[in-house]
Amino acid sequence: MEHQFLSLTGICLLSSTLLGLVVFSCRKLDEKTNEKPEPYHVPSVVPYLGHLIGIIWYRNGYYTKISAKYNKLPIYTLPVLKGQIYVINEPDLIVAAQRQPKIISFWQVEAMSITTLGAISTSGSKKLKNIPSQVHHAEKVQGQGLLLDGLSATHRAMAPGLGFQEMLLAAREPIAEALNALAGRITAQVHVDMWQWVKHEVTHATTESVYGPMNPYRDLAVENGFWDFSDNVMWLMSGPTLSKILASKGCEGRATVIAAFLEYFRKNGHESGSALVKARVKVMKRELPQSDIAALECVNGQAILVNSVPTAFWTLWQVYSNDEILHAVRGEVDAITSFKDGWKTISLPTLTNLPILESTMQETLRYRSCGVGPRMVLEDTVLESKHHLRKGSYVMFDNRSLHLHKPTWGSDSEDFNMRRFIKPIDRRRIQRSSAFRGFGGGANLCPGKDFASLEIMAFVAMFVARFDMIPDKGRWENLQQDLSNVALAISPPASKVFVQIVERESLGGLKWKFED
Ligand code: HEM
Repeated sequence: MEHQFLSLTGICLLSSTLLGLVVFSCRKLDEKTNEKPEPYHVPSVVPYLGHLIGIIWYRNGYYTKISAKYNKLPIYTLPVLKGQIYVINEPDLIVAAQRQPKIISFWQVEAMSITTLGAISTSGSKKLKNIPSQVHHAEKVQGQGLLLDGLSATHRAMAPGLGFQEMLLAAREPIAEALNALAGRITAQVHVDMWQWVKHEVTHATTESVYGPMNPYRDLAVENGFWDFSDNVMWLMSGPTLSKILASKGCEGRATVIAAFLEYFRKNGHESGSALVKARVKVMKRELPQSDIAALECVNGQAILVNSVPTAFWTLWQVYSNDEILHAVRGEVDAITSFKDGWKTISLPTLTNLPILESTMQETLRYRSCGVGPRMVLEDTVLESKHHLRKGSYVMFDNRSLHLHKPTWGSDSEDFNMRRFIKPIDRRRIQRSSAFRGFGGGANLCPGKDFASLEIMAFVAMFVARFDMIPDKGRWENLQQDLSNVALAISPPASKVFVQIVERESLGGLKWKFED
């Protein structure tokens, strides 16, 4: 489906390093066909395997580690097995690479990942992997094979407009309901595992908005099945046989989600769902059996959920762990909250006019992103007339290094600055737009970025307006991220945070809602 699927960002790391590099043999540097040298080869103590071991050990953190060591190089090569990975950590070179989406291809990586992850039928996989060489931009071009047509439908459905607005309105009800229910429970002094709680509420709100009144995720077994699947994507990439051994829980979770979606489609549940699900199904139905469409919908959760949940979690965490940010965001939200007919209401359309809230969410993505943007090189090519990239290799955009890039972000790039993204725009702004990788960029810019941003802002805004949150340990301790799942653009916390949630004084007993 449109594969949406792509937060695949890192899923690809496994497919690329463990599978692709074995399959694509590396040719000797051909001086006749290209005089330009390959980017600098970073040596490793153990030839062929050293970098691979580093990637498996440190996951995406390995690229950041090497980039920090070779920070004068805009691009470098990690020789791995019989191939190579080129790592780009300079914004201008990212722009150059993004100008060639059909040669330095994310789509190819997406096709490989989604078909393996969804265990799509052989004939379905063949259709999804058939990407014509004459493609341009998924957002604009039609009739380019199943994968690209699906993506194109996704981009159109998620563009600001009626479908987008309906999704947003569908998401706000569950958010307000969840927080009203939370307020009701607070008298019982409930302690919450913050990650689990945010995960459940954001999963519920997002899937309600995408799938409508027959949302399969209303069944907790489906929600849990999806997260079992998602937590195991690295091992599920090992293929149908090995994954049964290495990721049995992930396989079971996937089977539960697929069964629920088969039922959903059998009952035409998508017809009362969002423009997004309708558009995807319309394209996929042309060429795929229902079983593949249901499997792809499971994989689509990788796009719609796995980054929205940690972004919401970390935005809340950043706000509450710093009194100054909490005070500033709360002041903005209080200003758009009114009291009408016995309800406290927050105006949804004005959320985008809250500069500190919006900037804090973007800064959270900058500060906490740890994914890589993987690309496959489909033809020999030269970047910026300088760097020879060989066919069959992989390119990784090292998002974390780009987000710490001092020439772009300034000397405080390692600090969290809630005002960093506030307009008026400063001189570095244009450069920043390519250095900010929170939602990817170029032809593969995330189509869900506006929806996800507004959904998360709505969630954070209402929470901040209503509640105080106190960690069980009495203070907010520095929290590391769990980098084990390379498929994520932004990783979850590495340890649990239990919090006590208390309704703000003088607000007790009031019901809240969003207003259009
Ligand atoms: C905060 C939440 C989200 C984050 C951080 C996020 C992040 C990203 C990133 C980084 C990429 C680009 C990968 C690359 O260039 O290497 C991407 C692509 C994509 N995202 Fe999102 N995403 C989020 C929410 C969503 C949602 C709600 C959807 C639902 C439609 C979605 C659908 C997609 C799709 C389909 C692509 C592939 C685009 C293409 O190849 O044309 N994402 N996302």
